[in-house]
Parts: sequence; C-alpha cells; structure tokens
Amino acid sequence: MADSTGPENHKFSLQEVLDSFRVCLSEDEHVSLERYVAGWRGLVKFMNSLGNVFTFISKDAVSKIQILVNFLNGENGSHYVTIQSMVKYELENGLVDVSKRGTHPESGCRTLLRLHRALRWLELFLERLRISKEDGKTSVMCADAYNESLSQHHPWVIRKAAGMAFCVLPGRPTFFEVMNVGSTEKVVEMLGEAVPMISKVYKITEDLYAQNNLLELP
Ligand SMILES: CCCCCCCC/C=C\CCCCCCCC(=O)N[C@@H](COP(=O)(O)O)[C@H](O)/C=C/CCCCCCCCCCCCC
Repeated sequence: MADSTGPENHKFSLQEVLDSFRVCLSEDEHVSLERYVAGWRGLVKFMNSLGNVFTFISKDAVSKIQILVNFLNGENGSHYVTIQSMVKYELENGLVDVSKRGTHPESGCRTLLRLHRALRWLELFLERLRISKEDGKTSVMCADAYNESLSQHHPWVIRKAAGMAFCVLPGRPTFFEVMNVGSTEKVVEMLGEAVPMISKVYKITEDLYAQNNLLELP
C-alpha cells in the first residue's frame, strides 16, 4: 500500500473530512462550495493512500474538483460561494448545457452533479461500513453501494473497471486504520455522525437540482 500522506503532506483524517461537510452547511441550509470541495479533497487523499489501482478514479475526481476551484477563484467567484448561488447564476446566464453538450460542457452545475452522485455512493458505503462486522468485506460493501447509486450513470467499461478496483480494497481493519480516528468503536461512532451529515448535504443538493430540472445534465 502506498504511503498515506497526501499532496498536502499530512495524513488523511476522517475527522477533517467530517468537519468540511459539517461546516459546508449554513443555518439556512446553503451549501458552501469551498467547503464541499474541501470535503472531496480529503476523500481523494484517502483514496490515494489506498494505492495506484484507484488512480483512474481519483484523477476524475481531482479534475472535477479543479473545475470547481477554478470557478471559485475566477472573476465570477462571488457567484460560486454556495451551491445555490452557483445554480442561480449559471441558469440565469445560460451557462449550463441543459439537454445536450454544447458550448458549456464543463459548467459548475454539471461538474458538481457528478460529485453529488458520488456523494450518494459514499453515504451508502459508509453506512454499510458502520454496521458491518469485523470480517465484513469492504469490496462487497463498496460494490453494493456503487450498484445502488453511481453505477446507473456509468457506461459498461467504467462499471467493469470500478468493479475490478473494488476487488483490491483492503479489509475493514486496514480501512479503519487509515481513517486515523482511533479504536474501532471510535470509527463506528464517527461514522454514525458522518453519515447523517453527508446525507443532509446530499438531500439539500438533490432537492435543489430536482427543483431546477438539473438531475440529468449531459
Ligand atoms: C471516509 C473514508 C472512506 C471512504 C473513502 C472514499 C474515498 C472516495 C474518494 C473519491 C471517490 C471517487 C469519486 C469519483 C467521482 C466520479 C464522478 C463520475 O461519476 N465521473 C464519471 C462521469 O464523468 P463525466 O465523464 O460525465 O465527466 C467518469 O466517467 C468516471 C470516471 C472514473 C470512474 C469512477 C468510478 C467511481 C467509483 C466510486 C467508488 C470509489 C471507490 C473508492 C474506494 C475507497
């Protein structure tokens, strides 16, 4: 297994990821894009620590994160502070390819939708991990969560490649160790906090996208 230090040169911590998703929600349920992206960065760091076989997955996540970071740091960055403001701005200004790919193939709305779908996979996977037994197979949990969510949006070739990558996932004890939380009980407790929080962010985004007919962006 590769070294568990990430590009920022410190170890993955589930607590940090959790904190990003926690603070990404404001009291009035607006989702901070910067914090959302920070949560994904933490997850990518975790995935990178699992080995090169996951590179094709993390590369795609990194490129999507980068597209959103570019919007955040760009001249129209003030419109990208929350997911809600991004949707409003891009729709009002015709910046989204709604039915087929055209002049805006990498809009913020479309890019975030891909990560949003992956967030559902994460929610399902973490819940399976939380309730699993010590000898539970992470590969099966991961595949089941994937088949129930993200796979519906992927072509055959990606589904095959993802399925092969899942087979080499480390076992539950190694997984828990890499999370850097402490004892198994602590990991389970933290997952108990993480899952509802991720679920809430997912639901708010899902509702927003549904209201604006954005759930099938090409
Ligand atoms: C808390 C610790 C435990 C969990 C740690 C999980 C770490 C997960 C980190 C990143 C997850 C990957 C997110 C992947 C985003 C995929 C977005 C997507 O669907 N992209 C496809 C469509 O994009 P466009 O072509 O329309 O632009 C793209 O085709 C996908 C390419 C790559 C394959 C994606 C396979 C996704 C499998 C997700 C499971 C990851 C398993 C990691 C196991 C730790």
